[in-house]
Formats: sequence, structure tokens, C-alpha cells
Amino acid sequence: MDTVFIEQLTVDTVIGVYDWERKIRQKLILDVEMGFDIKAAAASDDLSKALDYSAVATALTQFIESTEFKLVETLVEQSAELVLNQFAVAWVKIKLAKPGAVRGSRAVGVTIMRTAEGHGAN
Ligand SMILES: Nc1nc2c(c(=O)[nH]1)N=C([C@H](O)[C@@H](O)CO)CN2
Repeated sequence: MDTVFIEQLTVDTVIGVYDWERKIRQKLILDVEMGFDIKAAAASDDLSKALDYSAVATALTQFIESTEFKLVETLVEQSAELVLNQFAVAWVKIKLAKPGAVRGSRAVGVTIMRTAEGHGAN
């Protein structure tokens, strides 16, 4: 299976468990990989046959900007759900990084991989 990816997608949102975090927007950085067969797009040179990474990035950005979750786990799980429901991918892997959240670290966060089984777009 081929992979279409989005690296270092940066989104500002309300995220965090502490009171001070509920009052500010913080930067999150996402690395997204999606399982998608690119052969039809390559053979036709036609965007409509491709997985439009721009459309995925826009959908994720709009969704994440509108959320106010406490845990990065909740946000990454729902972001994976969005990709699987709205785009015809076989699987999605998302690394969600919260930079500066823990002193001494560059970033903290979670990585998940979810498959399309049982989702609408496939
Ligand atoms: N597994 C997690 N641990 C922590 C989270 C989280 O979302 N998942 N969040 C926090 C705080 O919001 C932290 O990021 C503030 O610095 C702590 N641990």
C-alpha cells in the first residue's frame, strides 16, 4: 500500500487539563500518514483520482481549531476518525505533538494508527 503524508501540520487550539490551559490556545503539530493506492492518480495525472492532501490538511485544521479537548488522546482519536470517515484511505497514522508542554522536552504527545474497517468512505 502506498502512503500519502502531511508533515508538521501546525494548528492552534484549546487543549489541556489545567485551568490555565483552558484560557489560551496552544500550538499542536501533526504528522499524518495515510494508506492510499496512488496508481490511478499517477496513470491519469488527475487530482480527482488522488487523495488530495490539501483537502485532508484543511479538514483537520478546521476540526482541530474548533475543538476544546483536555487530552491529546481524545483529539488524536477524533482526528483519525475524521480522516477515515471523510477520505477513502485504508488506514491513517497520526502523530500529535504538543511542543513545550513538558519542561526539558521538545514535545510530548501520542501516535496512533487506525484502519478503515467499518468506516463510511470505503
Ligand atoms: N497522556 C497525557 N498526559 C498528559 C496530558 C495529556 O493530554 N495526555 N496533558 C497534560 C497537560 O495538559 C499538560 O500538557 C500541560 O503541560 C499532562 N499530561
